[in-house]
Parts: sequence; C-alpha cells; structure tokens
Amino acid sequence: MTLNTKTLLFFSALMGFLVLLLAAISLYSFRQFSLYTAEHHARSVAETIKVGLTESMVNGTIGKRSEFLDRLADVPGVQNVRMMRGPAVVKQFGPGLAQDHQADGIESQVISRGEARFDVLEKEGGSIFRAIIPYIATGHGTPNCLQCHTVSNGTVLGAISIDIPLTDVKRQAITATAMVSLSVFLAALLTLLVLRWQLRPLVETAGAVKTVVTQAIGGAFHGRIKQRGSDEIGVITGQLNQLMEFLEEGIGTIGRRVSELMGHHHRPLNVGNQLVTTTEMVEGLVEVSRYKQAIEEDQTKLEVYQRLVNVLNDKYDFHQFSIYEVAASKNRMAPVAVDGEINAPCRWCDSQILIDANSCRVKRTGHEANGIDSPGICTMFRDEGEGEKHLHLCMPITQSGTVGCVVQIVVSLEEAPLAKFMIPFIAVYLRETAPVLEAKRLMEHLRESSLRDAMTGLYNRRFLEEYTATLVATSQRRQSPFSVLMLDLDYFKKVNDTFGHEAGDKVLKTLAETLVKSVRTSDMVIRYGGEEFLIVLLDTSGEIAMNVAEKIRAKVEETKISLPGMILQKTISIGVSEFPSDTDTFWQVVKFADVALYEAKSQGRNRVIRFIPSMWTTETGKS
Ligand SMILES: Nc1nc2c(ncn2[C@@H]2O[C@H](COP(=O)(O)OP(=O)(O)OP(=O)(O)O)[C@@H](O)[C@H]2O)c(=O)[nH]1
Repeated sequence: MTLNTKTLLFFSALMGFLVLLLAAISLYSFRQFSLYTAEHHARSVAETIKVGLTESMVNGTIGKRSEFLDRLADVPGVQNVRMMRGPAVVKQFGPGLAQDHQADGIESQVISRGEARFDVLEKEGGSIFRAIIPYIATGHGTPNCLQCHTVSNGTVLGAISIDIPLTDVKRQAITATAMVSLSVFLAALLTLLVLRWQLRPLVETAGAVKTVVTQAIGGAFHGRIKQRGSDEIGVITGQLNQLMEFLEEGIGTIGRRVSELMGHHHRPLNVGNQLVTTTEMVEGLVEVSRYKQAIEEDQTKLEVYQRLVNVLNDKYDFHQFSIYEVAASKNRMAPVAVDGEINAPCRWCDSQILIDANSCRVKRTGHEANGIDSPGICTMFRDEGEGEKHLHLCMPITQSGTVGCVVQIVVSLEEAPLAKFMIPFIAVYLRETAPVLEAKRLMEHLRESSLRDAMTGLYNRRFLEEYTATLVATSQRRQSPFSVLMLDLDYFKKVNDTFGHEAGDKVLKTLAETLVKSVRTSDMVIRYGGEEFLIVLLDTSGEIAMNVAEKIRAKVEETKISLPGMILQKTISIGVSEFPSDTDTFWQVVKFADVALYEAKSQGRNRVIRFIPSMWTTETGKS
C-alpha cells in the first residue's frame, strides 16, 4: 500500500470516527437538554394549575376547572393537560367530573406513590414528553390545602398529567447536529487536502526511490531521483544519487576488470543483472584461484588431470569429455581421461589422431574447434553416444606456444546452449592449468631423464638406488626371491682401441637392446657402469636366473653388430646371485653377482657363473 493511500485511509477513518462521535455527543446533549427543559416546563405548568385550582376553590369557581384546563392546553408548548382526583379528595368531595377519575395505570401509580414520572412516548404525531406530577397536600402558605381538604399534610390529592410535544425540538436537534457534523467533515477534508499537498514531495520522492532501488536490485544502476529543494528530503535524494553514481561506477569497473580476467568475450556485462553477473564471475575467479593453488601443490601430472576431470564433472556437470595429451615431437596424442575416467581408451574421436596428432584440428591450429556453432567442423569427431545426436567443443591447453593438451567436451543438443555459455569459464580453468601442467611435465621429464642413461635409454644406477627399498620390501612381502645378473662385455676395450669410441657406443646400444628384448617387461635392465650392466629378474630363483642368463649370453654371442665396413660379434660374461638365499642385503647380492662375474672372467669369459659362498673370501671382500 502506498504512503498516499495509507494517509488517505487513515484520515478518512479518523474523520468518519470524529463525525460520528460528534453527532452522537450532539444528539445526546440535545436530548438531555430537551428533556430537562420539558420537565421544567411541565413542573411550571403543574404549579400554575395548582395555583389556579386553589384560587377556583377559594372563589367557588372550582366547577369551571374543565374550561381552565382546556385553555391551558392551548398554551404554546403544551399539548394536553389532565387532572385526576386522588382517593382522599374523592372521599371528601365525591368523584367530580368525568375526566377527574379516568387515571390510567401510570397515573394511578403516581397517585398511590406520590412520585412524579416523566416519559418520552412515540406516537403517530411524533415524540411526546409526558409528565405526571402528584398534587400533594401542604399546610404552608395562605390559603393552603388543609384549609379546604380534611387530609393530613403530605397526602396525595391527585395528579396532573401534561403532554409536551418534542417533534420540533427533535427536528432542531437533528438540524444542529447535521450542521456540526458537516462543519467537522469539511474541516477534516480541508486538513486532509493540506496534508496531501504537504506530503506530495515526500510521496513522489518515495515513488522515485522505489523505482531507482528496484532497478538497482535488477542490476541497473543508472537511475537517479529528481532533487526538490534542500530540506531533509532533498538531502536524502542527493545522497541517494551519489550512492547510485558510486555503485554504477564501482560495479562497472569491477565488472570490466573481472571480465578481462575471465576473458569474458561471449556475454557482454550490460546484459542481465550486472551485480549478479559480476558476483558470479568474482566467485568463479575465487574458485579458479583455489583450483590453481591445489594443482600447483599436486605432485604429478596425473593428479592435475584428475582435478581438471573433477571440475568438468562436478562443477560443470559434464560427463562426456576427453582430455588428450600431445607428444608433439612424436606427432602423437594419448587420451589421459575419457568420460571422467583416467587412462580410459579414446572414445569420441577417430583413433587416427592418436598416431597422427596433426589430424586433430585443435592440435594443428591451436584454436578452439566449436562443433556447437559449426557442426562438422572437425572430421575426426565420432558421435559414439547412444540414441540422440551429440556435438563437440574442443579447446587447447597451450604450453610454451604449442598445444600440450586438447580438452574435448561432448554434449547433447539440449545441453549445447549451456555448454556454449560455459566456454569462457572453462577456458579460464584451462588457461590456469597450462603453466602448471607444463611445469609438472618438465619436472617429470627431468626426473625421468635423471634416472635413465642418455645413450642406451636404460635405467641408471641412481634409479636402482631409489628403487632398492621397494624391491626388497615387495620381495619380502610376497616371499618371492629375485635374482641379480651382473653382465660385462668381454674385451670391450679392444673395440674402442681398434674401431674407435663411436663403434664402442654402437656395441653398447646394441647390447642394451638385446638385453631388453631378452627379459620380461617387469624385469629391470640397468646400465650399471661403463660397459657393465645389471639385470634384476623379479620372482626368479638363482637356478632359473642361470637359464635366463645363459639365454642372454647365447643371444649376445650370436648378435651381429654392423659397423662401417664390417660386422662385429661380441661376447659377455655374467655373474648370478639370488635374494634372499645368498644374502638378505640387496647391495650384498649385487656384490655377490659381481664376484661371480669376476669368476666368469677368470675362467675365460663368455660364460655364466652362479655365485657360491666359497667365492666370497676375505680377499674378495676387500677387493
Ligand atoms: N665406447 C665406450 N666405451 C666405454 C664406455 N664406458 C666404458 N667404456 C670403455 O670400456 C672399456 C672397459 O675396459 P676394461 O674394463 O679394461 O675391460 P674389457 O676391455 O672389456 O676387458 P674385460 O672386461 O676384462 O673382458 C674401457 O676402455 C672404457 O673406456 C662408453 O660409454 N662408450
């Protein structure tokens, strides 16, 4: 309800109440006054009758009392006058005239009780005030009642009944009351008009404030209020305008800055509720910042991918998507997460992209491939969804200027508009992920290369040092032995000396390949020293290890190494030991394999020797 309506209603109610109250008070007062006047008038008439009748009795004209009473009834303000005899008078003077003993019930009551009675009666001709006053004998004055009446002082001699018409008085009362009420009504109306006129600026300002505030709630801060005067309302108006200007400028600036940070090109800020949009974007930035902190603290690339999967799954409610990692140097791509599952197989693209990364449009161009706006933009997309049609949206994660990853989101036609709207938000996540992912990739690469021998690609001794504890613990937990082969090329120095170091390197690389091919993928082939190699055969006893070693030895012997202008064949010697039967100390097992290798060299080379405790003398221990 508006202030205006409220004021109007309040004053109307107050006015109505006042008019009614005044009318009631006026009517009541007039009635009381009229009754008082009528009673007074009746008593005067009764007194006149008393005097008149006494005079008539003294003068002996009492027989003419009827004419006297009729003349009295013609007096203005008196309608009817009657006189009734009481029992004492009847007893002394007889019943008298006919009207003297025609008392009705009320009149008889007044005669018997000696108390006056006044009533207002409604008759056809209008309202009548009826007064019945007793005529009581008294011995006061000259002449007095007791001179003629043989009664005691205070005896009721009779009653005088007087009718006084009230119709005129009533009409006048109503007219006067109406005049008073009308005056009050007019005064109240005038007050109301003056009040409304006074309230008008306040009411109009309140309306303008309502409009401006409603617009502000809806996100539009351009509304201003017309300032009237410099009173309190004027001051409030001015301050509110200042606040609106401040809000418009502040929120506009925040919105623009946040928009720049979000790369928000798809939806201009002035569309919709500016405040809501800005708040959403600020919240989005806070979440992105938390995400970034989390992925920075993650240890591996895989954890980062898992977190990105969670964002797509939980925050954006995408359940069909792929994240591909690009190996640019090999022109290959590999799916790291598909439909929320890490290391799941490729689903939404032709597997061609896995072996030829450049066939992926995003990888090739470095730009987003928006299949929602341009269906069929990428020929590699495969709609593997059941039933309904799907669209794709592929975005790059750019690292050092090249596409390091491709994120592909797959949506149904129904989900497409929302997905499109989400692009800038997802792009922010991808932008923040890129440098972190690149750092993790580099770290993993560095770590990997520090554990591998650059020339042969085999693990190095550092890897063995790091892996030892795990190896021993696994073997002990599973109560399964492992064997160590220590291998060394025979007369390798001669290769270097005769054919040069390059030829020597070629021999070492060929040997490394032969060794890797000769054992299971779960076994570990390590370049232990210059031309010395170590192989850990998991879940293998010394006895079986001897067979494997023999097989390796034979394979190396028959391997032909092509050098410029010639073919070379080399042999190796192998020492074998077993954990934990030879010793339950890892490095001791390695040492024992080395001792056995020494023995193989001593016995003429190109052979496999199993370590036996007798080989471990004080001398060997020292060597
Ligand atoms: N080309 C090449 N040679 C290496 C490399 N690492 C070690 N060597 C050489 O390998 C040779 C090892 O020689 P020795 O330890 O005397 O042993 P050997 O000549 O193989 O003789 P036996 O082991 O006793 O059969 C040395 O000449 C090293 O320089 C490498 O990475 N490349």
